[in-house]
Amino acid sequence: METDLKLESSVFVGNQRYRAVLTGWHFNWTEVDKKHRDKKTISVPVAEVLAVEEGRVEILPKKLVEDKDKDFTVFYVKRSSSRGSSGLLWRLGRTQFRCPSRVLRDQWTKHLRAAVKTHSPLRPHKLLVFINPFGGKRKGRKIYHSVVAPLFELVGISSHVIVTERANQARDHLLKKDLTGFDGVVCVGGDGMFGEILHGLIGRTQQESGLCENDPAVTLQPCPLHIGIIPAGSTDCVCYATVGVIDPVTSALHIIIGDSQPLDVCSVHHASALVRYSVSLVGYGFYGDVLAESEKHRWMGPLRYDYSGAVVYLSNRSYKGIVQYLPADRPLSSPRDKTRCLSGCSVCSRSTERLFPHSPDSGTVYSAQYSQFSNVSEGQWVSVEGRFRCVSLTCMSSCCPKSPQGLSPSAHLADGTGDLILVWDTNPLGFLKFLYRHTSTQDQFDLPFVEVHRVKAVRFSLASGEEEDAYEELAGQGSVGMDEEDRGYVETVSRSSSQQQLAAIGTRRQMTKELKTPSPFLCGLCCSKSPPVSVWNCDGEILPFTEIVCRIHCQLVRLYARGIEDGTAAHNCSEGSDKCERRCILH
Ligand SMILES: CCCCCCCCCCCCC/C=C/[C@@H](O)[C@H](CO)NC(=O)CCCCCCCCCCCCCCC
Ligand SMILES: Nc1ncnc2c1ncn2[C@@H]1O[C@H](COP(=O)(O)OP(=O)(O)OP(=O)(O)O)[C@@H](O)[C@H]1O
Ligand SMILES: [Ca+2]
Repeated sequence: METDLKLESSVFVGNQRYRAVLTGWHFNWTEVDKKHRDKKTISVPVAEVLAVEEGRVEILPKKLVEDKDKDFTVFYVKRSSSRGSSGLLWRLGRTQFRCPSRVLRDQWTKHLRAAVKTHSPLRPHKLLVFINPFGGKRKGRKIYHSVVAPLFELVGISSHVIVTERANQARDHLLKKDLTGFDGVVCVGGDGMFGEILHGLIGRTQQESGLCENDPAVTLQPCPLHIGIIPAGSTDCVCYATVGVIDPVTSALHIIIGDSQPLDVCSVHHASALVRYSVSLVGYGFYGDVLAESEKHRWMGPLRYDYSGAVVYLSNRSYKGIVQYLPADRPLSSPRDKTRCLSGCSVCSRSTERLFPHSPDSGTVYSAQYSQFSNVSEGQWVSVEGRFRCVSLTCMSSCCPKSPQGLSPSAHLADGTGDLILVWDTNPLGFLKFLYRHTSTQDQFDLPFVEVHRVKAVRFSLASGEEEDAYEELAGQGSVGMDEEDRGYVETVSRSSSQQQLAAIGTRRQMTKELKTPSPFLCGLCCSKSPPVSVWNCDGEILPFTEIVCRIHCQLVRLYARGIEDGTAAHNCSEGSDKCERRCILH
C-alpha cells in the first residue's frame, strides 16, 4: 500500500488559479488571489471523493469527456440541509481542474485514486440490487435507472439487477443462490423490501455458520455483506433513521463510498421457533391494529396509515397482557437522557469495541462473550401486568417523516439494546397527547401513563386463562355488553415480580384506578368493547402469534450508511488539517 499520498501544486479551475493540496485525509483547493485576504478553501475528505477522471468530464445528460491532456475532474460528496428532515442531503459535487503539465495531471489522478483506496476500504465493486416495482408510489424502477444507475456507472460499480416479480423473491434468492463476488445487497423499496433482505442475509449467514435461529439464546453470526437502501416505499423508516433523509441520491452516495453503519436486530420467537426479525418496531395494541386496518386499504398507498391510524384511534382500544423484560446490562445511556444517536455516536462505538475487540474497523472477529444471553437467570426478568394502549419495542429511534424524532428519540442504532415503551390504558385525550408528541420535540415519555425501559429482551403473554377467554369473548362479540370493570376504569394496572426480583429491585406491585372520561365526540366509537387480543406489528408485518419472546442482537447487520449527520454540529475543518476524519459535517 502506498504511504506517501501527499501532493501540492498550482491548478486552474476555470480561469482562476488555485493551490491544490492532498494531505492525509483531505483534498483541498484554495483560491490564489492577491486582492482578497479571506482565501476560499474547499476541503473534501478523501473518503468522500467519488471518482477521479482524466479530462473535463460531465455525466449528465450523458457522459462527455473533453480536453483529456492536462485536465482532470473530481466528483465528490457535497452537502446541503434538507428542510423538514433530520439529516443532510448529499449531492454530486464536481470540479474540473487544469494542470500546468500532463505529467502533473497524471500525478494528481494517481495520488488521488490511491488515497481514496487507502481511506475508504469498504467501497463496493459488485452489488446485487433488488427492485420492488410495486413499493410506495411504484417508482422504484424509475428511481433506480434515472438516479442511482448513472452514479454507480460513474464510479465503476457493477450491479446485478433483479426486478422482483413476487413477494419474498429477494429473500429466497439470498437464502439459496450463489452470492460469491458480491460486496453488498441493495434494495430499492420500502421497509418491507428491506425486511426481505434482512431475513435473507441473516438466514443465509446462520445457515453457513451452522447456527440455529430458533433459539433466542444463541449468539447469531453478523452478516458479512452490507445492505444498501434506496428509499422507494411508504414509510422508509429504516432509511430515515439511519441516514436522516429519504433521498435516493444521498443513499446511493453512501453506498458508493462504502459507509458502514452497524444495526441492532431483534429476533422474535414463539414456542421455541423463530418468527421474524425486526429493526424498527415490534408493536402490540395501537400499532398492530393500525397495520391490520391498513391492510384493508392498500389501494390508498402511503395514506392508508394515516386513515387507519385515525380509525383505530377512534375505536379507543386497550388490551390486557403480561410484559416481561430483561433490563440492559451496564447501560451507557438511558431512553430519557435526551441525547440522540448521531453519526459517530460514542455509545454505539463503545459497543463496537466490546463486540469486536480485535478489529474495530472490519468487524470480523466477533466476541460472542459480550452478547452472552444463555446465562440469564429467571430472576433477572422484570414483570408487569395490566391493560395497555400499546406495547412497543424498538431497536432504534424509528424516526420517520411522520415522527422526525421517532418512537424513542434517544434509542441507539447499534448499542445492543432496544427501548420498551409501555403505554398503559388511559383516556382518549391522554392517548392523543401521547401520539401527538411524536410529531414534535415534546417528550412523549413525560406522561403518567407511559414508561420506557432500555432492555435486551422482552416476553409477552396473555394473562392465564386470557387466551381462552379471548376466543369466547370474540365469539360472543356484539351480544356481550360492557361489564362494570370495562366501562368504569381505563387504567387497571398490576405489576408483578418474580421472587428473586422482589429481593433485587423491591416490590413493583401497583394498582391504579382512574375514572374513564370519554370525550363526547368519540362516544359512538369509543364505547364499543375492545376485542380481547390485538396483533403484533413487526416492522410492518402482522405476526401470526400473540405470545412472543424478543431478543436484541447487537450489530447483527451493517448498512451502507453512517447514522444521522447533525447539520447544526458543523465545524470548521481548517485547510490541511489531518485531525478531521470523515465524520466532519460541513466545511
Ligand atoms: C395526532 C397525530 C398523531 C400522529 C402520530 C404519529 C406517530 C407516528 C409514529 C410512527 C412510528 C413508525 C414506526 C415504524 C414502523 C415501521 O417499521 C413499519 C414498516 O414500515 N411501519 C408501520 O408499521 C406503519 C405504522 C404507521 C403508524 C401510523 C400511525 C398514524 C397515527 C395517526 C393517528 C391519528 C389520530 C387522529 C385522531 C383524530
Ligand atoms: N414484485 C412484487 N410483487 C408483490 N409484492 C412484492 C414484490 N416485490 C416485493 N414485494 C413485497 O411488497 C412488500 C412491500 O414492499 P415495500 O416495502 O417495498 O413497499 P411499501 O409500499 O413501503 O410497503 P410497506 O409499507 O408494506 O413497507 C414487501 O413486504 C415485499 O415483500
Ligand atoms: Ca439499539
